[in-house]
Order: sequence, then C-alpha cells, then structure tokens
Amino acid sequence: MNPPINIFDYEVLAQASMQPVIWDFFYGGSDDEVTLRANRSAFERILLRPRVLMDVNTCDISTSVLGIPVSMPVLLAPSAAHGLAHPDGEFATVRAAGAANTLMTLSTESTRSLEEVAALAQGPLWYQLYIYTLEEAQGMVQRAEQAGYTAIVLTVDLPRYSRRERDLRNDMNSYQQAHYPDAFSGNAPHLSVDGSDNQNTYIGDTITWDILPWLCSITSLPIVVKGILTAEDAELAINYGASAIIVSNHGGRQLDGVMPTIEALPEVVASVDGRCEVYMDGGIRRGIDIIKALALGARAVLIGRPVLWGLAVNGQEGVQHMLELLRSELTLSLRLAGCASLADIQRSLVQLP
Ligand SMILES: Cc1cc2nc3c(=O)[nH]c(=O)nc-3n(C[C@H](O)[C@H](O)[C@H](O)COP(=O)(O)O)c2cc1C
Ligand SMILES: O=C(O)C(=O)c1ccccc1
Repeated sequence: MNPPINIFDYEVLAQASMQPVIWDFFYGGSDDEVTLRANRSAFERILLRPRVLMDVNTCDISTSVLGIPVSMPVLLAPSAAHGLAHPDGEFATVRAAGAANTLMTLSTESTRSLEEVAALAQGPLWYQLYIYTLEEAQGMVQRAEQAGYTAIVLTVDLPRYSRRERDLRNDMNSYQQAHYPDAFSGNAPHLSVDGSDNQNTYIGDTITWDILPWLCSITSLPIVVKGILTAEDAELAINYGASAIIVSNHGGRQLDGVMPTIEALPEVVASVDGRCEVYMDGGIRRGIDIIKALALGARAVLIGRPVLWGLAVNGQEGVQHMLELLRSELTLSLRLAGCASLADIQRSLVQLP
C-alpha cells in the first residue's frame, strides 16, 4: 500500500503487520460486537450544519482538560499491552504523545512501568486505574502521583472481564503467555483480569460508588470516571466526587448491546449541566467525528485503537503521524464548517437523526 493518509489506512496496514491473534485482541469487541459496530455507524447518522463566509484563515484547535493545556482536543485513551503492538510498547506511545503536545492515559495493564513511561514524557499524563486490592490500588495511585501523573482515571465499566469470543476461539491467553509473558505486567506482575488464575485477586465486581470518596481521600489528584453512559450515573459520579467524566463503552469491549457513545453523550452532557468536564471515546476515526462530539458537548475525545494501529505500523513515528493526520483533518473540517476555533463549535453545527 501507498503511505497511509488516514486512520483506516493505518488499520489495514496494522492488520497486515500483526499476528491474527493479536489483531483480534486489539480490534475485537465482546459477544456479537453490536456496540463495536454501532460506535462507528452512529457517527454516520449525525449530519453537519456548516456556516459559510466566515473568516477561517486561522484555525485554533488548542484547548485544555482539567486545566492542562493540550494542542488539540484529542487525548490518548488507556489501552492494555502496547508491547503486543510494537517492541517499544508505551515508550513509543508516550514519545509520540509528547511530540504531538497532547495527553496520554497510561493503562494499569501497560507493558512498561508507570515510572519508566513518566520519565520519557514530554506532555501531560493521566493514570488509568483498575482496582485489584485496595492496598495495591493505593500504592499505584501514590506511585502515579509521585511520578507526575496529573489525574487518576477510574474505569468503572469492567466489574468483570467480558466475553471476547475472538480471544476465546484463538485461546489468546495461552498465546500471550507463550509469546509475550510480560505484555500486561509493566506495573505489577500478577495483574491480569483476563487470566482466570488471577480473577480472585480482582475486586472490580465488589466496588461501589464509595470507592470515589475513598480515592479522593488517598490522593490530591482529580478523579476522572471512565465508562459512564447514563444521566443517572453521571449525577452519581459528580455527587461522589468525580472531577470529570468519560462517556465510554470501552470501545464495544464490555457490555455488548449498549448505546453507541456518541448517542449517549447528549444525555450525560445535559445531566452534568456544566458541573464538570465531559469527554467521550469510541469510534473516533475522522476529524468530523471529533467535531460532532464537541458540538454535542464533549470537551475533548480520546482515541483507543488508532493509537495501536500507528504503533503496530511504525512505532513512535506511526503514532505521531496518525495523530498529525487526525489533527489536520480536524483543522480542515473545522474551516469547511465555518469555525475558526473550537469555541465556534455550537450545538447547531449538528443535526441528530
Ligand atoms: C486493545 C484495547 C485495550 C484496552 N485496554 C483498556 C484498559 O486497559 N483500560 C481502560 O480503561 N480501557 C481500555 N480500553 C478501552 C479504551 O480506553 C477506549 O475506551 C476505547 O478503545 C475507545 O474506543 P476506540 O478504540 O474505538 O477509539 C482498551 C481498548 C482496546 C481496543
Ligand atoms: O482489553 C481491555 O479492554 C481491557 O481493558 C483489559 C483489561 C485487563 C486486562 C487486559 C485488557
């Protein structure tokens, strides 16, 4: 193929470059993958209402999240085991995020340790938390705070690991153990909610909203709650102390059959009513997807799989290039829509089905 010119080109090249077992783990969703597909198809049903004859000679897409400046409203979502995509793993990712001047969220399930990743960071970092034991979580949060991470992202849509049927058929667990035994153990060797051996140390299915005040009591970092899809839970998240919310269905990898995130976003935004920042992820592949999310009230979006495609194709450079493609698509589409900055994106820019 010619050099990639969009994220779908990266996806094709990534698939060609990977073992099918790894591709299925990265690409796949849970059960019938209804939500995985819906995250994309929902964007196509939302139409843009552009304005014309606006001066769009300059177009400023810089913004901030929780007060942290970023060069664009596109952040890196946490994803497990970057070492399965490229030998440099999260070292490549964090360098690319720094070069692009945007924020990376490091997964609890990273290949590299949070301290090593932080040492290479040239941009802001958030730390994504899965809670195995309270003691271990407290240790992780303290390590993250110490290392310079500026928020804790608590993922709440994984009380149990879902059924990823591609992985079951491929026996992904055994494949990973045999070929990449350290892929998920950057932070603590025993961590893997996927491995049935370790399921008994994971307390994700026992934690309740009280976990938020507990987290707030052990750290001064803001807590971002990731995996909210309803107005009811957005209200609870705020009441229990969340500083921000990520509308997410885990990229269609947890409960299948939930609404696509771009459709869940408006109700969460309405419920939050300006009390905290709201971000979203799931299916962002084009500049116009970002515009639609911002028009519906997201302050920024996060991207999951595209980072893995960039990594697999060309390590740090691949992630950097993928981010630049998205940046230039966003800037061009904004100009074509009549917006000279993110502040010009109004609700009236989109028409819902
Ligand atoms: C391979 C893979 C691993 C993931 N691992 C994590 C994780 O460790 N923690 C987490 O909170 N979310 C994880 N996610 C979910 C992402 O943070 C994000 O919600 C999702 O990928 C967004 O959808 P997108 O891939 O369509 O952009 C993972 C997603 C993928 C594809
Ligand atoms: O695959 C995932 O989506 C994920 O979040 C995860 C969680 C624990 C271990 C490996 C991956």
